[in-house]
Amino acid sequence: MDDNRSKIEQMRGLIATIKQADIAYFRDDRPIMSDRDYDVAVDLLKKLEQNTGVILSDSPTQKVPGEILESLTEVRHTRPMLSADKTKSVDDLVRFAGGRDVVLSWKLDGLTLVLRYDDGQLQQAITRGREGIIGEDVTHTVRTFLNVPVTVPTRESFEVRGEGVISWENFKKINDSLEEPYTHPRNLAAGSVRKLDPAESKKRLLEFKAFDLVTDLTFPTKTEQLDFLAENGFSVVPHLRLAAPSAGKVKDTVALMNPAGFEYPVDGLIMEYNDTAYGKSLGATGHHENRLIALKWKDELYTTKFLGVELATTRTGMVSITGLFEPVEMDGAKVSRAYLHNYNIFEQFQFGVGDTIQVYKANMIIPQVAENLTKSGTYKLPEKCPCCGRALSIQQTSGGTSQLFCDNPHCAAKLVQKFAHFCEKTRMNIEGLSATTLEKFIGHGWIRSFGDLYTLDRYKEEIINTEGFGVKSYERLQASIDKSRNCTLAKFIAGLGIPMVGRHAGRERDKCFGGSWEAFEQAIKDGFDFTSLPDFGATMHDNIYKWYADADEADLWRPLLDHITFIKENTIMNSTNNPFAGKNVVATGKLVNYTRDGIQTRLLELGAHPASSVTKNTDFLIVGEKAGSKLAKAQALGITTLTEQEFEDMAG
Ligand SMILES: NC(=O)c1ccc[n+]([C@@H]2O[C@H](COP(=O)([O-])OP(=O)(O)OC[C@H]3O[C@@H](n4cnc5c(N)ncnc54)[C@H](O)[C@@H]3O)[C@@H](O)[C@H]2O)c1
Ligand SMILES: [Zn+2]
Repeated sequence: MDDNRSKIEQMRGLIATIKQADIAYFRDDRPIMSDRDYDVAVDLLKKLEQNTGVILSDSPTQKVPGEILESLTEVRHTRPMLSADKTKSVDDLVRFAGGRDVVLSWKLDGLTLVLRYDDGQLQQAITRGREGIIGEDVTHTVRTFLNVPVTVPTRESFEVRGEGVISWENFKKINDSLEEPYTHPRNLAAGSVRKLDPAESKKRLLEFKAFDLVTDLTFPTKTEQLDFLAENGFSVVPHLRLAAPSAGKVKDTVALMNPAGFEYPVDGLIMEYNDTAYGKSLGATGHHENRLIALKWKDELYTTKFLGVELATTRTGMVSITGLFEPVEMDGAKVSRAYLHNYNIFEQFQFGVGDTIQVYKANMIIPQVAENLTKSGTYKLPEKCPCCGRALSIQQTSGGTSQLFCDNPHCAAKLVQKFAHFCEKTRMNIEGLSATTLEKFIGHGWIRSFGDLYTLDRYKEEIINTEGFGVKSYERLQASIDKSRNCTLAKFIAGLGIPMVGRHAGRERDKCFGGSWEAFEQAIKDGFDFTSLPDFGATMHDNIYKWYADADEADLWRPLLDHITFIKENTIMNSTNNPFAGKNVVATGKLVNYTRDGIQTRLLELGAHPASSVTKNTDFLIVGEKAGSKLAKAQALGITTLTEQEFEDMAG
């Protein structure tokens, strides 16, 4: 009996831990433990309950987990919105199917929602909420989703259940720009749906994937039910019907549904009986309905050795921590790094270099550290910002976790936008450095000034090993960087990001100073009056002087001068590569960068023959805003039309 008592004590401890994790995960969208650790705790609790024969009233095994936000209105579900029974064994799916027709679908990893329609109109949308009984009203944000039908052809009332999700692609795009990035699209989706301001949630590019219908309208099969939803404009979870599948068929299909290639985050598969009446006859527990079962992927553990961490400063000053380990082969790919989501998680592992650790791919996609078997606790985190070298601090975030931060307001990591502007196509035209890539490179301290862009080869190995990079993309990047070493004064100045001083202004100066940087800089030193140039205002003039006097700015651009060779605009224009030389070119409509005379001059400089009307001898038509009959004529004659941007790109 004593033994039972200590087990019950252990159960109480587990219930408290799970409850705390539920609040962090469901209410705050900021998990404090991995799903794997959470599932281990729940499984252990279930085992102890079986073992002792005791189930406590507040046990999470007995109800649907969930928390609700006080700021949202509570709504009672018409029917309890339950969870799913889970297994990690495909054999259980084979047994579940038991020779019946089943439907296998992705178990989408987002926020479960119930949408009610009356008289063909979307009336209300609510979350699964507390115990699947009280949901939160989120109609205001669900209306901002990318794909929710607000009007449907069916007049009878019905409720549709589905998941609010964010695709991997959109997650990467949005998450990078957030002050405190989320660890997984699921948390971003849940946080975004439950925002009070619909304008905010609209930016999160949420999508609704329908997987169930709750209504008096009955369909004999699940597939007919899903077809009904599709016909009413819903995008339905991708699914497959398996007709009385053999064990082999179930196993093959499960193997085929590999989440690595799927565009939305998923955390398993759902198998449901196709015969809806049969499914219903099986009833439900307080936790799940028996008509379906969820397969969660087994986390295959791999043993390796901890080597250290890599820090990277982000544009908000937060410093991300990635654990590095001896490469291990997982699902045919070599993995040697796993993101450690915050400082607390790093601390918990008590790493030491050479410690034996176990790693896995969560839901077969995201590499994670599961455990440190050695726990030597000897590893010391670097104390300085990898980007600027300033001492780092540990700060509590609004989500309640701790993170490393660089407090230096001049830390280059905060200047991602500036570097992205410099690399843009119409400026230095360096391909392969998106804002996200730049953020990574800058965060590691590989780029601190514009000049460092031209010595990236110092980090060749590191870049090739960066996620999303490889030898090929590195070589492409270097080629593009090398090409940009020869550039015109106009593009160069446009790239520096002096407020209001863009390409057109740059070109005027290019002409004035003969394309020479020395002449331009000397002019500033001599107090040259830039307003004497055409279209050059007093503010632009002042901005140039302010920019030139700013020491922080100078630290960024001065190193560049060692790497750039200035070429005269005319030398490139008349190069044999110029596709306009000798061609008949017409411009029509309003152009952004040129006046009517301006474009004629530019075409002449390019060696083209500017013409005013379109004939069958015209080679190119440059099309500006509000183009009229000339465009129609060119199209009729099959003449190549170019936007102003395309014209610029081709002209070089
Ligand atoms: N990391 C943490 O701290 C933490 C805390 C709490 C919960 N969790 C995670 O959440 C899980 C528990 O949540 P749960 O019990 O709600 O289970 P669940 O959310 O994993 O699964 C049940 C839900 O799946 C949804 N679903 C998605 N696609 C579906 C489809 N195609 N067909 C039918 N239903 C579909 C349903 O809405 C259903 O409510 C845990 O296993 C754990 O992974 C993690
Ligand atoms: Zn810094």
